[in-house]
Amino acid sequence: MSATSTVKVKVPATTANLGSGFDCLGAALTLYNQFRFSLSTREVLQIIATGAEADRVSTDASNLVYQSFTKLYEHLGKTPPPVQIEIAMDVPLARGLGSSATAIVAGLLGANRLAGSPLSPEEVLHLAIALEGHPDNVVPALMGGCQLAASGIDRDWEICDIPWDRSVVPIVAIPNFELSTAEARRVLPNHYTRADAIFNASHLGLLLRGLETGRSDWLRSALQDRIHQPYRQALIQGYESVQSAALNAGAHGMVISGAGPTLLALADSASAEAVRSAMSSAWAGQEVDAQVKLLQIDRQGAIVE
Ligand SMILES: Nc1ncnc2c1ncn2[C@@H]1O[C@H](COP(=O)(O)OP(=O)(O)O)[C@@H](O)[C@H]1O
Ligand SMILES: N[C@@H](CCOP(=O)(O)O)C(=O)O
Repeated sequence: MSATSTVKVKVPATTANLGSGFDCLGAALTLYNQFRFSLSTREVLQIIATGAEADRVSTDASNLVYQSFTKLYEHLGKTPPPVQIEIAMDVPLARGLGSSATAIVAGLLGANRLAGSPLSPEEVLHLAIALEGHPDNVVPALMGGCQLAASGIDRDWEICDIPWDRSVVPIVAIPNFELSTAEARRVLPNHYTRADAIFNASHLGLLLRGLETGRSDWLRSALQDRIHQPYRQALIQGYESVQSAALNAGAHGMVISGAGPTLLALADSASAEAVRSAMSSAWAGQEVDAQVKLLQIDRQGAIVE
């Protein structure tokens, strides 16, 4: 049997944090980046990106997909082979929808398959978390669904699949401005009060049951957070107007998706279209161009073929 020379990888966008689950909870969404890795006879690295924001990613060795590709070979103690990488981009960059997670996950999965799959899925997951620095977007990007990650005792990470009731619809409002995760992390404090720690622990527990049952009263309270959102709202023009519009149209609640600036509302199926339209009008009223989409939870995660 001949060795694999081309690998295709499809990776979903993610919405991390979901309010009170800062740096530990995230869900995969039905929006995708696609990648093709081909072993090349040319020594020069070739990266071809297509899609709406393709001109915004680097096509040299600093590209995050290639960096992650080489990291896997380094981990194996091998030299990465010459490769051509094609990237078809649908996940907008630096908007809080896990574009960096798609790049890291694709680079690792592409390299692992081309190397003959020496690493187990768990080893790839650990490498992805180490590269991203937090688990809440790379874990759902790899596994699909809604995932909780907690540091473990018997292994580095305990990963827990969180049931998500199908009546709970994610609506993402994606503005036309970027906010890098690094910048949105810089505004966070290093210390929190005991009251804030208890607030988030209790609301995260409520959130997990709210997502499982679809209960609006639980979700409404549970989507509050005191660890990151109060510090990041000021970085997102129009946050309060879009939030009021979503709530008035019947959303259970609205949070910052990942590190922002995308805003995520959760609503039941009957209200979802009204919430989408209200968020869209609210951002237009703030003179911000935004795309507002009804999505679903991706249940499959990254696919390699
Ligand atoms: N498909 C891609 N190819 C190469 N680099 C990418 C790709 N997607 C994202 N990146 C890198 O990740 C950065 C965005 O990461 P980040 O600030 O964490 O935002 P996000 O919330 O979208 O993950 C981009 O500026 C780019 O450097
Ligand atoms: N917990 C992180 C999540 C960042 O996700 P991204 O999709 O914006 O990269 C944070 O909030 O900083």
